[in-house]
Amino acid sequence: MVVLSQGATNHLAFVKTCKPSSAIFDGVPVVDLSRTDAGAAMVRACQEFGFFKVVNHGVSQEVVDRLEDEAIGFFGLPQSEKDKVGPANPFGYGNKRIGLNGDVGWIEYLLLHTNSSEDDKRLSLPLSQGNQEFLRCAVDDYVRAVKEVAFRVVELMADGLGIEPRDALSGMLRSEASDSCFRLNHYPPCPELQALSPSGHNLIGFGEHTDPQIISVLRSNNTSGLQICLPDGAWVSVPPDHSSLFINVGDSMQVLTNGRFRSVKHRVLAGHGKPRISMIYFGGPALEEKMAPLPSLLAEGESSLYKEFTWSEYKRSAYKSRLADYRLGLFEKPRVQ
Ligand SMILES: C=C1C[C@]23C[C@@]1(O)CC[C@H]2[C@@]12CC[C@H](O)[C@@](C)(C(=O)O1)[C@H]2[C@@H]3C(=O)O
Ligand SMILES: O=C(O)CCC(=O)C(=O)O
Ligand SMILES: [Fe+2]
Repeated sequence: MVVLSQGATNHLAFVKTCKPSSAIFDGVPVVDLSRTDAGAAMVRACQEFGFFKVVNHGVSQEVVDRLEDEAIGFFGLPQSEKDKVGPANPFGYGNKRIGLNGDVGWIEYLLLHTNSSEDDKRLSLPLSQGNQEFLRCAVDDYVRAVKEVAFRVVELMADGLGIEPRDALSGMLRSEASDSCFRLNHYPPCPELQALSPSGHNLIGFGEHTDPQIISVLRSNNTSGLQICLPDGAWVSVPPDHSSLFINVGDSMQVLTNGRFRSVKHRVLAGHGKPRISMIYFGGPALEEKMAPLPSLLAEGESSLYKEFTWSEYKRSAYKSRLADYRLGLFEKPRVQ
């Protein structure tokens, strides 16, 4: 990995680049939600990759398209307008800076809290101006729909793993207290990079990391860029598919399943080709939720691989870390030789 030379413009000088990886992953597991073996297929995918894509998910194309259009509208606003809802801390509009600990990427984004209470199911979007009301509604509708997919997915995972009760995982996401968030990412093309390196380096759009929550549900337009790290350490490109939803196993799911499911390391390369727009729901537990392997999953004599902690403790620690850090390391029990 190299840093672009000082010859590049200022805003490019601090974004890392990466050699192109030609490996396109044609083995992304596909789970058809309408099939009776969906749970078993998810379990296989989560044990092997921590990643799969879902078809027949039931989210209406109209809801997806409306959010994509509104997102394009928002990111197309003058910089001064977008800056009014930033800088992200961690919520709000962010531009090139990811998190609060020095990570950067070729990206602009809106990070939002999905704040659902009994009376007010609206997101606490930090937006107020006229056209941004439409964005708020589009996000609300999309999040409502994608949450249903997330609930179904974790219920099917519970079935596949033999977890009892079968709503042990979905209950965490359905809870009013669930600490979930939602993110719209925009990776613009980079004409300077294309001139400097027409078919060569990419910019790091979103550096390698795992998601801290239980699961993430990702949808993007038809632009490539997402890569996952396979169990052997190889980075591979995920072919874009704008009509499917991609599921990432997060760190919390790794803990809840005592390591049976592994959180997937992933990243986004950007700068070449068309702009990439992605929308991701991160389903997390309540702040006070104890993060420990689900009892019905543990075999006789099996003990937790992790120390005891709450989601609030994990989240606080995660948000102090850099993107690429191995966040679960601090919470693992020392291995007995
Ligand atoms: C560098 C960071 C950004 C992040 C918080 C963190 O300190 C480490 C985890 C990052 C991540 C990755 C998944 C999600 O995009 C995210 C919202 C999350 O919950 O954890 C981001 C955080 C962020 O962008 O603030
Ligand atoms: O934008 C994407 O496709 C993935 C971004 C991501 O991994 C994240 O926001 O956590
Ligand atoms: Fe992620």
